[in-house]
Amino acid sequence: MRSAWIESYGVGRTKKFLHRRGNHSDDTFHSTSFEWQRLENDISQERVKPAGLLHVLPYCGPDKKWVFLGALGCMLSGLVMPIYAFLYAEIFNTFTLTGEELRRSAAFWSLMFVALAVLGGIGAMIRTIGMGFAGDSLTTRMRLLCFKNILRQNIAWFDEEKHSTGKLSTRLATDAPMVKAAAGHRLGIVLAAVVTIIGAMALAFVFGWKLALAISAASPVLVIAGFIQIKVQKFAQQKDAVLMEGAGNVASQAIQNIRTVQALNRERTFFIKYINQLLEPFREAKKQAYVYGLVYSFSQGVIFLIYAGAFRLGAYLVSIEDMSPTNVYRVFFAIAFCAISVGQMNSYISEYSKAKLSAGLLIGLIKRRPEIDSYSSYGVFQPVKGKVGFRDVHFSYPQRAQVPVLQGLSATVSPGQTLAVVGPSGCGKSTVISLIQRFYDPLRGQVTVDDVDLRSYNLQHIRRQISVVSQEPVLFDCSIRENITYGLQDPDFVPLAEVEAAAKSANIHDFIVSLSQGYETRVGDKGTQLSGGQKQRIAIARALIRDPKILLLDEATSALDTESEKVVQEAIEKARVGRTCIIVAHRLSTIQSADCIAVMDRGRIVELGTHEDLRAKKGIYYQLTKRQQISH
Ligand SMILES: Nc1ncnc2c1ncn2[C@@H]1O[C@H](COP(=O)(O)OP(=O)(O)OP(=O)(O)O)[C@@H](O)[C@H]1O
Repeated sequence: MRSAWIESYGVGRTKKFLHRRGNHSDDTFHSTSFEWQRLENDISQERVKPAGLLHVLPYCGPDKKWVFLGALGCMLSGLVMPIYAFLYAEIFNTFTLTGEELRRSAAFWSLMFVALAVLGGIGAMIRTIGMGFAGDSLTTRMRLLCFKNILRQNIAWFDEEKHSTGKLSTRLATDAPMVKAAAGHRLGIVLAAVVTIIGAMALAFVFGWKLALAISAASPVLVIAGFIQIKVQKFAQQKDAVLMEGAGNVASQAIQNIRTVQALNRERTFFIKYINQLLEPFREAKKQAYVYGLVYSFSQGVIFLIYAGAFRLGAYLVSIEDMSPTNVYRVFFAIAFCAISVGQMNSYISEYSKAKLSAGLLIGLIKRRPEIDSYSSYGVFQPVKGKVGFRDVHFSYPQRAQVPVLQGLSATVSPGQTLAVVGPSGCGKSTVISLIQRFYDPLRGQVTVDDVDLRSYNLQHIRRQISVVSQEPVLFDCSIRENITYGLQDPDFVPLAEVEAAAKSANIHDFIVSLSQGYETRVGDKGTQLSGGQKQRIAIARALIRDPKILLLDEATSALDTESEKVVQEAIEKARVGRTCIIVAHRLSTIQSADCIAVMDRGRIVELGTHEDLRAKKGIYYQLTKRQQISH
């Protein structure tokens, strides 16, 4: 079968195949199954509990009044069906009458129907508005709190695979609507259905308890059939999710790397791989169709068998004058409405269980408090001079706890001095920069600023004293001016002269004013409309406008060509003046003028001194300069 598919992947057959697999309900089915799988995986990875209605209710905040209004609407609209069952039976009664009696009775009962219409209309209106508004307010609030709390998490948390960009975006984009799907006016419909079931059962028992009891006694069979139906569906969806994951991986690999795929002419290979991945779920879907057919026909059959039995019993009770025909109608209609309401609830169960998982994940995220908390208002706020110290710092990344990265690193940089950090790739240079920004805390030892442990400072306060320029400058999709003022407290109130001064120090002012829209030019997503050197100089201007006491440069010029490097290097030389600067660099020519150079190896400083001192030592640094053909 597989080779037949592959051979026939010529356009006609493939199109048919994809068309068949890609119809709307199929997509919905697969996305549903993926959701189950994803939610259950995430719940177990995050070690959180599913959260039911009562747990999410507090997130409605002051909008709880809408929930109560909605609940009132549910009560009113839920009662419509049992009352309708009662009235409907009267139609049969009325038509047994004649003449004036018939006219009067018809006029009365039709008035009752009008009253029911008013009750139902008001109930449905209040229910839909109340529950709909409460659902919207709940999910908007949960989404906001979730995003706010994501932003406060420490960097180690983001390093975890389970907190990748994709996963966290899904949490915001999919999980919040999933809660809404089960909490908004859909919940209103189900609560109304519960009221209908209770009301209709009460009606049935009041007007014919024997018949009602007999029908209810058979209803567990229906409940079991419904339960089997849900279990079969869930199992099939999970199986499908596993099978479809392979296809998903192939597709995303190809689309993510489309340039490489097209450049290497690998479109066909990926397409064949994709077909192979789809074959198994395709066969599985066929098997599932048979199982579904059986389960559905079983529950349909059971419903009509119950009615058949009830019909006989009703006739018997009427014949022995135990029940009036009108009451038999009442019980029948009441039970029929119950069955419809149970159906509505059944279809809601799977949505509700998914919403419980989603809500659990969202609440888990909302409640999580990080160890390094950027929203904390505690800690030292004292002004900073800019002395930076490392005292016997040991560190390894939480994700690779067994691999030591810094192993007893000690160094001091006085205020206004420049320390350059060099060493082989992977020795821990960028880690030093991360620790100064307090993205992580050392396992042992201390990182200090002005001889005070970094952990004692208020996090936002200390980060305000530090600016960083890294190898890949990060620009946001807004104007150049906004990009430069991005890290300031009140970016909208910064005078243009200040922005221009920063841009001049960063050697980028002339370029900016040569653009037709000057400082208001938008840089495009991730700064795609600028060259690497231009982006880097804007990043330097952004660092400078904050007037930081400590400037960190992590390979700021290493991604640039020689010409751009020269211009950026000049900008850096100017930027260093009057502040403590720590530079990580591969190209030694860029750090020769540093006050002190630290040579790192395997997480320790092995040589320390000026360029001249270290060359004279004829150690590792000397070897490195020789390799880079620096002869003075
Ligand atoms: N977030 C992280 N999680 C786990 N390990 C990491 C993480 N970041 C870096 N490492 C590891 O820590 C070690 C030191 O990395 P670091 O980036 O500090 O080295 P580096 O000296 O700056 O290297 P390069 O010069 O190549 O940039 C490396 O072995 C690296 O694989």
